[in-house]
Order: sequence, then C-alpha cells, then structure tokens
Amino acid sequence: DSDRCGGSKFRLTDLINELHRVFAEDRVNVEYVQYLMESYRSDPAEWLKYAKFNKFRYTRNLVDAGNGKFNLMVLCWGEGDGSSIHNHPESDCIMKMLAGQLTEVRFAWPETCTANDDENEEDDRQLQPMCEIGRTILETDGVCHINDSMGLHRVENASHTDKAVSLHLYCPPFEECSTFNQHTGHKTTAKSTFWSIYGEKVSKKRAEEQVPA
Ligand SMILES: O=C(O)CCSS
Ligand SMILES: [Fe+2]
Repeated sequence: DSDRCGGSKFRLTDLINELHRVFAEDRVNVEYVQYLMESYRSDPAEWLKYAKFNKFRYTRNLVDAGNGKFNLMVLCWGEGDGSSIHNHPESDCIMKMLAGQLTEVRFAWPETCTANDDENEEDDRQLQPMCEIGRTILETDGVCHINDSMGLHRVENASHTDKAVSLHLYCPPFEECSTFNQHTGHKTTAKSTFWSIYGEKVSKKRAEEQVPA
C-alpha cells in the first residue's frame, strides 16, 4: 500500500533492511541513519509485537541485532517511568518516538575537582551536582541523537496517564554503560538487559545469558 503522497510505504522492515545495507559499508554516515529513523512513520501494527511492558520499570525489547553492527530495540515506558542519567560508550544513540511523549534531559559530564592540589595518592574528588544542559519533549515520530561527545541524558515518561513507546538504535551495540547520581556526579556501571528478544519474552534462565539468538 502507499503512503499519502503516493510513494510506497517505508515499513519497519524496510528501515531494518536499509540499516543492514548502510552498516555493511566500512564508514557509516550517522546523519543518514538519523534521516532513515525520521523517515519511518510509526505504525503500531508493525511494532506492537515488541511492545511488552513491565509494571515495575521501562523495558528494552530487541528488534534486530544488526549483524553485530547495531542494536535496534523498542523501549516501553509506563506512566512515570524514567531511565537513570547514563552515557552511550563509544556509541551513537538515535531515538525515535513511536507513541506517546518522552522528555529527554541532557547533562554535562560531571565535573570532578581535586579538593587539594598536593600529590596525595587517593585522588580526593569533590563530587558536585550535575549540570542540566538541555531538555527536549519528543512527540510521536520525533528523533533525537546523542553520543558521549555531546553529553549524558536521562529519558523519562512524565505522563501520569499515558504510556510511551520509543525505537532506539545504538551503533555499535553496548551491553553496559555508566550511570550517574545527579546530586553528586558519582558514576556506577550498569548492565543493559533485554526484556524480550525478537518479540519473545526472555525466560528467567535466558535473562542470565542475555545472548540474542
Ligand atoms: O538503553 C537504555 O536503557 C537507555 C534508554 S534512553 S537511550
Ligand atoms: Fe540513552
């Protein structure tokens, strides 16, 4: 079937095929990848099978493992769900709203200043509150792009009445990232896991393995 202006419809499967073609090249143009994510018009019939919610926290549902070059996943946010402040190690993150609304809050990397200049072994850092450097409300089909050179972010569903669904592309994929305490800038490492893989809920046992098929 065709879209409004008579062109053939750019389906989720077309997006995935085009991403595989792009990532088969040696060099990837991230702007073009962002253009592809913008070009896809959200159609719930195409992604509902990945949209699995957990009442306790947002879920990450793997759609395509990108032949190891990228991960494409559907994230499902219950009312009030939010991520921690986190980075995207050596990766580009391109995020697109499929349904509902999300707020992206950006932060600068934490400042750490040594309390005193003498060469003491223990680097005595004075952690301080992190600085918010931007705030964007993403509406359906909106896309945002971030990588570590641009800063850190927290993503949250501020609605008390509506759920939200977003499509995330990470290239290259990463299994863990750093999370940050907003008041102190203190950094900890967090492992990223999938709630479902290719539309199948991850069994308790598989959750340990976390190896996409
Ligand atoms: O992958 C995650 O859990 C962070 C979602 S915001 S990019
Ligand atoms: Fe993120």
